[in-house]
Amino acid sequence: MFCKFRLAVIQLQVSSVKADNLSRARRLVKEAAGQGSKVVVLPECFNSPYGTNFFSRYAEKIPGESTQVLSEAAKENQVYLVGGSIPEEDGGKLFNTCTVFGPDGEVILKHRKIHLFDIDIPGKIRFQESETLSAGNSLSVFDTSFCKVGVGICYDMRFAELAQLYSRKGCQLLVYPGAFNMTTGPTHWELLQRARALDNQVYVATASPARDETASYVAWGHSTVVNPWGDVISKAGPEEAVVYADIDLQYLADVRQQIPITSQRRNDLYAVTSAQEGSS
Ligand SMILES: NC(=O)CCC(=O)C(=O)O
Repeated sequence: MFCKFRLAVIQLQVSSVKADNLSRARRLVKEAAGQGSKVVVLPECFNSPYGTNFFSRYAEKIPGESTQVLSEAAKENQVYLVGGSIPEEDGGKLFNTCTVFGPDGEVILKHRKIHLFDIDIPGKIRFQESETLSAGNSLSVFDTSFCKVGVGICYDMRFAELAQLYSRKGCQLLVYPGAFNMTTGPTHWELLQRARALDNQVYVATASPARDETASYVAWGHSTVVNPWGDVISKAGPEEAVVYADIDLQYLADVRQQIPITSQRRNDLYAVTSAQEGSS
């Protein structure tokens, strides 16, 4: 295993034209690889506008058009590509699904969002993914030649238990393609990432679509990378950008040694358990 590698988070400007989203994503993956990135992350719903009225229109089978582009981009650029998410159709149901590709272009993971984004804040925002989407049922971890990575999609980040289980499975990096909004984003987006990072002494990376004030759902943007100390080490503004962070696994080991919460945990008094314990 190598001790350091470069991560890139692509804050893509997503439009209603799928072909444009795909070609833009492909171009920015190439740009990120050109800057030495070995792991590249795209945003939630990177091929489609985010909204319950769009999911069925943009949905694809996997494999399909969008995952073909992701596979080629991973292979051409020799990167691990966390393909944000796309609306997936399978067996008459729709899912919000992230596929991950290795540098050989093969799919190494498929994560279906496990916590659907259903919230209702009167006068501000009501969003009910469950009106059109079904939830996934699996925890999702993949191996790279650098470290193990845990994957969640956006609202999944609110669930501390998931991050804790990923950390217990050996993940040193958690990635969350996400699209927070203008109500929750300003207070919760960065705070949640720093909390997940600090609780578990891991790196956390999020990739949001760039903000589009004309969209029906306005994304907060501000794609971020946080280190195991809880510091923000890279952060985009609202506009399209690629942000880079050097992930230092020796630094992570140092933090864990200095503040050894894992060995100090009182497993005799409390526990977070998974129905999938033992699976990867
Ligand atoms: N796409 C999402 O899951 C949005 C989650 C969100 O905005 C939140 O506040 O949580």
